Amino acid sequence: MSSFEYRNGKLHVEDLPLEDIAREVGTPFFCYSTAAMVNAYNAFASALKDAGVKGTIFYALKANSNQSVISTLAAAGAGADVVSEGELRRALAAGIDPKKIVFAGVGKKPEEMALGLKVGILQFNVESLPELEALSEVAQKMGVVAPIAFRINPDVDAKTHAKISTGKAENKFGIDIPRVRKFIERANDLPNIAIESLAVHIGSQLTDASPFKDAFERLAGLYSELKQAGLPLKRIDFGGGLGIQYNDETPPDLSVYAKTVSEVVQGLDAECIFEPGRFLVGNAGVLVTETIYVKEGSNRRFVIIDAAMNDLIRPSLYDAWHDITPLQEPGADTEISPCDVVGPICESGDTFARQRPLPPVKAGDLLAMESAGAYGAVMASSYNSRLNAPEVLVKGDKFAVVRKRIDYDTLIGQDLLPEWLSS
Ligand SMILES: Cc1ncc(COP(=O)(O)O)c(C=O)c1O
Ligand SMILES: N[C@@H](CCCC[NH3+])C(=O)O
Repeated sequence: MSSFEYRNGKLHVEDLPLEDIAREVGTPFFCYSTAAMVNAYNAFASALKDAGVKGTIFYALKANSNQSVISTLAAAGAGADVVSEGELRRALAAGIDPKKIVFAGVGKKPEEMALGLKVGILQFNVESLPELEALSEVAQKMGVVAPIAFRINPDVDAKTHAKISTGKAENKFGIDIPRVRKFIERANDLPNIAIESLAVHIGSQLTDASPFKDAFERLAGLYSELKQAGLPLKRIDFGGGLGIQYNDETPPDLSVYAKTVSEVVQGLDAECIFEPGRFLVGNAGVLVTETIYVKEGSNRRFVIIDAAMNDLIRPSLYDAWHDITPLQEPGADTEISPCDVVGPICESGDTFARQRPLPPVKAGDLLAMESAGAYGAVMASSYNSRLNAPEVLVKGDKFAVVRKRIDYDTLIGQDLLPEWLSS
């Protein structure tokens, strides 16, 4: 059963009409379903178990780092994949055991490494020689050993949007396979480094299983080769990337994904780590918005809503599709006509949908922008001095505001005037 569905003509999230939340919180706002996140987590974990894979799920916080979301997934059993000191602090604040945290990213700074070392995270995923050297230096100064994974760039096309592909040689991520031995030699020369793992992540929103297979086979082949050569590897980090359905895509079935993993790890005696982000939260969230005006152009109708590209940038940035669903269920014989759904920001790119077939929409009507749980609120800005869309978490028939809308004084108060302008 979906966590977002019409009941008695009103779109519900779990047992609550979204309209009731809108009345109390005001629009726009993000709304997340606890059940949808927990169900996605359990489905991922069960698929691994059914395929005989011994694996731990390290939720990629970048998809949605609200404390309540992290805590929900942590309670279900998740660790965390973090890419910055901020995310590391968020994971720790949500009570995640440092031994269930991996630190990824091409540009970790020494102070970020120091915090990871201080709390004793599971591993740093290293992507360049200067990063390796910096980590060794920080670890040596602190008198601790840094456990690392080498993030491999397998040179595989993830067949996803170019801006979120990370596994080709021209991408900034990972270490090209022919260069790995050089990294091992250097790591062996450096103090306070322990090579424990190999990692890969070829991109996000993958809707085809074959790039996973290609990348995982290359990774597993390298793992086995290096282990035979005496490297004390114990873990493989398979990254994230599993796509979700936004429109008419058919992402790989979890069982196919898990089977691919189980086949490649056969006989390797490796613990497995997975870093799903979008899969766990993407379809667990919506962005609720109110129609401000309906504007008739000479060749199209514009539905102008109170959410904008600053709230959900995916359509502007990636031409991404998000289903747009009225909170009030349209009748079966309602006439559908195409509209452009746009926000109030002064850019033509502030468009959520072009010529989207929609039932009649009038000012005041509430709409849900679906699949907004991942890479929504976390990518928001205050462009055009707009207030943030608050975030709400629902559990059954309860809801709570889990990030409030700031007020204008707070927004403007973030700026400071130099003394020569303040008198
Ligand atoms: C290293 C790493 N792990 C995990 C993820 C999570 O990806 P996704 O949300 O597609 O599962 C990302 C983002 O693409 C990433 O860069
Ligand atoms: N921001 C992207 C995903 C990026 C994944 C980052 N590793 C999106 O909204 O689809």
